[in-house]
Amino acid sequence: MNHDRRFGLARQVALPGPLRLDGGALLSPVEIAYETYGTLAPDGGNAVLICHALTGDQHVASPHPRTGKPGWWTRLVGPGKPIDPARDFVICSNVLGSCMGSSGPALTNPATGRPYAMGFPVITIRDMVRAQGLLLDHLGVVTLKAVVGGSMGGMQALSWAATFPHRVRACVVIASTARHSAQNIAFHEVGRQSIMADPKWRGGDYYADQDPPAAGLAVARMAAHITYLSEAGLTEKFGRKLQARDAKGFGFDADFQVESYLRHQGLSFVDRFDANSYLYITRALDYFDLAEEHGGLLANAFRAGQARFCLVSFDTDWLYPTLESRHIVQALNAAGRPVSFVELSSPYGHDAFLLEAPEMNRVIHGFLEGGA
Ligand SMILES: CC(=O)SCCNC(=O)CCNC(=O)[C@H](O)C(C)(C)COP(=O)(O)OP(=O)(O)OC[C@H]1O[C@@H](n2cnc3c(N)ncnc32)[C@H](O)[C@@H]1OP(=O)(O)O
Ligand SMILES: N[C@@H](CCO)C(=O)O
Repeated sequence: MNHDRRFGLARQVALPGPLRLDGGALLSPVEIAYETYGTLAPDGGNAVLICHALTGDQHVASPHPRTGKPGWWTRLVGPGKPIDPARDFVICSNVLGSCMGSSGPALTNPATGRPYAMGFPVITIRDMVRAQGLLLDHLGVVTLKAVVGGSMGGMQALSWAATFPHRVRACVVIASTARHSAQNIAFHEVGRQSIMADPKWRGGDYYADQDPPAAGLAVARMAAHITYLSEAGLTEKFGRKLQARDAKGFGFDADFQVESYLRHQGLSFVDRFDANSYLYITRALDYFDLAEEHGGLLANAFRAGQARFCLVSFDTDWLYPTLESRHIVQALNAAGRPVSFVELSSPYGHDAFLLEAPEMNRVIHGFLEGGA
């Protein structure tokens, strides 16, 4: 696959590997679907890696091939934006374990000729980063002007700075954390159990007859989606308003707008995402604990290399609250790394990083181009 999509180039590559995963398995080949925007400068100094969140994809600034919706970060990446393909060589790849063309449970296992399904090895955030490292080798990118990500993308950015300290010059971490909390893990477990309790899950072997556990996946997304919003945002948007009716129905239809909205979020999600991928990626998130990977001290993750860091949190994000960013800032200070940090005000909760946020853009532009 190699086709132009407006100003982006969508590609898929099978790298021989093998990639040794944190869980001990060897993955070969390592398939990676990715997009690039712009051109690598002759001195290689303008490469910017964008890392996506849990259900994101490589189409950061190009339309999604299944939904036709604009790229998920066109607010930040594009002409005249803080990350601009006229200046930067932008790379975004679909993470390992996902379902948009990179190696994951839905792809064919070369050893069996059938989808990996639950035979796919459990992966970690660091495995995703190592796979991206292979992709950058393939593209001839030695060092990164910056690695940038929100949510799980921010975890990958942190893991990049820790895993490849000499390849990263700047690291932007938005609405993220250095480890998953008990509450984070708890919400993910609800989602996983919802998928696995769906009789259509069948141990993950549902690809052949194309009858996936859509109901379980939709409920998993509904529960997760609540964590991406804020109480104030939900109240402002829906309050206790009824959905297309004048009075309560005294039944279990979606009486309330918020119920209808969540059902819509669940149903539209199953059209673009694979249930097994959801299991694997939430697992990778839950295993994430950068300090644990570095002798129990987060500062140890950042002692090598020369990267500058920029951290951004949102005051209504209760999934990865500001306190988590402050922990990272303290560790960076202890490691002697330069770091800028700002908590932005937004009514939209965790997903604020995906929405129009002029202040976030100003902070990121100032950090990347001003060297501050
Ligand atoms: C890196 C990445 O993470 S990429 C993947 C991220 N993308 C997602 O997570 C997608 C789902 N998430 C969201 O929609 C997030 O809230 C955002 C931040 C991305 C978008 O937020 P907003 O633009 O405010 O959209 P909002 O949350 O209002 O949802 C709009 C949708 O809800 C629907 N909706 C709104 N009210 C109702 C209702 N009462 N009943 C049914 N549906 C409703 C709209 O019709 C719209 O549907 P559509 O998306 O199919 O067009
Ligand atoms: N809503 C985003 C952020 C989750 O962290 C996603 O689905 O990927």
